[in-house]
Amino acid sequence: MWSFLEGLLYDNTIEEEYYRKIRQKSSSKSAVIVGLVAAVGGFLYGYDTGLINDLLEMRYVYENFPANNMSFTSHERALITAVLSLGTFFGALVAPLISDNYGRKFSIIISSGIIFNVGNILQIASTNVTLLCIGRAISGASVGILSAIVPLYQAEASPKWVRGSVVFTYQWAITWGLLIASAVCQGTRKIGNSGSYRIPVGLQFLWALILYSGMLFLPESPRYYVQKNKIQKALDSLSKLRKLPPDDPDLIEELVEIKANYDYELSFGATSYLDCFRNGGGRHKQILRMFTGIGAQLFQQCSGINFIFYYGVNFFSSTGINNYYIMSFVTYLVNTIFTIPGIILVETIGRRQLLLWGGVGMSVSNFIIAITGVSISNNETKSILSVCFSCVFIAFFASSWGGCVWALTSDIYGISIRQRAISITTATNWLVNFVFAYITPYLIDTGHHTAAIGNKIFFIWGGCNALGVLFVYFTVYETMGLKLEEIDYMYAHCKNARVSSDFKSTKIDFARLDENYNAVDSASPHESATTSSPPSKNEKDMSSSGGITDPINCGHNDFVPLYNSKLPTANTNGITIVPYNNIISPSLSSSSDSSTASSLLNTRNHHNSVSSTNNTIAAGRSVSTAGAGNSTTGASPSSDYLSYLESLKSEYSGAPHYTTNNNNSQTLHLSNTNPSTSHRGSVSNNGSISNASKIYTEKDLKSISDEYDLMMRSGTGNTTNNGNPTTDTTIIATPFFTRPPDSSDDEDE
Ligand SMILES: OC[C@H]1O[C@](O)(CO)[C@@H](O)[C@@H]1O
Repeated sequence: MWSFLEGLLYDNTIEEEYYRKIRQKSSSKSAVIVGLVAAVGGFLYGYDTGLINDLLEMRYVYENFPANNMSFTSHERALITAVLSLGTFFGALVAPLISDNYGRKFSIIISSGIIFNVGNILQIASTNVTLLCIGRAISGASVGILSAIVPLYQAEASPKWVRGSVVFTYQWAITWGLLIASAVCQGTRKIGNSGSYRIPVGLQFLWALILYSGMLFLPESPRYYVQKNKIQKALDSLSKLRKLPPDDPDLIEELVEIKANYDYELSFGATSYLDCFRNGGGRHKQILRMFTGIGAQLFQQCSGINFIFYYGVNFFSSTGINNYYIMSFVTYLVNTIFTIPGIILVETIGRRQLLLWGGVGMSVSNFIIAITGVSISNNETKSILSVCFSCVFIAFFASSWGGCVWALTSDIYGISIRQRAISITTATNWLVNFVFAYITPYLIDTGHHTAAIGNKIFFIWGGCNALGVLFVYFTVYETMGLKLEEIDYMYAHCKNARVSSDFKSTKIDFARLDENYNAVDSASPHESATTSSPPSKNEKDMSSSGGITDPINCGHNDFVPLYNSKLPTANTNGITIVPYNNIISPSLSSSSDSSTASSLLNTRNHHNSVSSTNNTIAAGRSVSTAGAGNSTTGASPSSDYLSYLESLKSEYSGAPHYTTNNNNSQTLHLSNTNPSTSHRGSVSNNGSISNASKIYTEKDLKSISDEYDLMMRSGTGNTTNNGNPTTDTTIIATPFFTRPPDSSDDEDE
């Protein structure tokens, strides 16, 4: 009755909406800052690749570097231009070896701080083609590594509503790199000594310095930490990225979902490069996804964009334009300016529409340039039209395919193979880049062993772009507005790419999915998992408010919690995660329990194993309540999870209190008025908590920010060697799972 009256007097949903927006805004701001710093990796890409266009046209360079000391032959030109792409190709391929083992952040720092600088030193020292090529290949390897990691890092660090835009800034940084390289070369090309090329090359030390020093201040990707089973660190990093306190329910919900998704994928066994090309193992339509990523990168490079950026000066001079340096600079400017609409469009009209319409625009403008070349005899008209439509083409490319391809390829792969898959798609970009960089001089130059097709090359680009449009129509699934964890699910449940735009953000109970992303528990099916037609994207959904609130299904099973796996240790901010390790027990009580469990066990028999320490059958996958629903809908966690919580609570003195979060993880609030006394809570090495002198109830903590302040005020949070927290502690008892014992690929502890 009271709630009805309250509802009439006061619409608290408005308030919730208001706070949700404030929180989202602050998370977005933080993601954009992180994204922009990382995007400097794109700047290196653009600057380094752009330099060559101007360097080769510098008098000092073409009088000193070529063998004949007069001008570059087609062969020398092709070699110098293409060798960078070759280095980048191999760099992109080896990126996962560093990134999956040592982290995204470390890889970016090492690549820009060491590898790139070594290559740069060699380029500056060089006075002939050979050393120049070696230097370019080494810095190329660094640019390649960065190109496979930076967009991934940006995507993994961003909330879903700005993810596409953040990754698009990587492309924007590339365009700035190209533009600044061109501007710097304009300024130095008239210097009559080696400064003409050494200054622009040397400036790269500065760009690299900005990147690696900036990265030192950014958090590691929370998804990388989840892969490493460093949940506490993942939480800290997510908290920094989202600017939310570490025990914020939305934050924990996001973390639980990432972990549940990873556990789900990993439950099918360890992965290798080959799994990028295999369907199954929780990676639905994986072959199609690989085809999509590789194809998107291939068509981006076949668009003809680098014909203009690598050979622009050459091309414009051949069309009879006098100020071709200026013209080339204008094309870089158009590229940079028109990337801005793309940053907005990728999160408004979506990836699919952007690629489709962008491709149409690119194709039409290419054909106009080609037809102009063969049908108009007046040279002046011809060159004006060529220049104008080159700019139209660049504008379409910049606002669509340029950045959208990076956003798409960072979106579409599951966490267990994401870095490898992206490295393969990125390597494709570089391989095609290399091929075109190498063959273009032979196609357009006049002279021995060249095709001399001139402007007609735009027929090739136009045709490729038209094919690209068809490719997108049939293969590209819309990923806008979906969390990375939801994308696998969309691939499983959308019949084809054309209907994918109708798929909406969905809360997923990974515990209830078989390897085809279908609900395994037919007795109480997961609502979304059994939805035959995909729900509409327009339906209100916010990750923070829980999206679809499905009933929790875990109440049917008997789970045996393990208290002695990963030990919780309080971290510096006083948060302790106590994982609830679900293991499917062989002793399931009801028949439906047994059938569910046996279906789980049977489905993945090959990776189930027997744990030698506790004699329980450890299913390759574990069962979660993660993301399964919102406690306010009346759902309740598994009874065993509750008994687990009871056991934790019984370790406390005083009445137990805990907060139920959206994901049904529980937050227990412990505090102590005098953290230095022996009454403080301590975490013993079997994971139990004891001696807490006071437990805060939820009511004591009026709001999230009060709660946060309380924790922050309470001390520095030092921990002693035995894991005893010396300050107030918030314990998050969360339904994480034991990792499959046979998955050894990522464990490093
Ligand atoms: O902006 C143009 C630049 O963008 C890229 O296609 C990468 O996305 C580069 O190959 C090209 O030089």
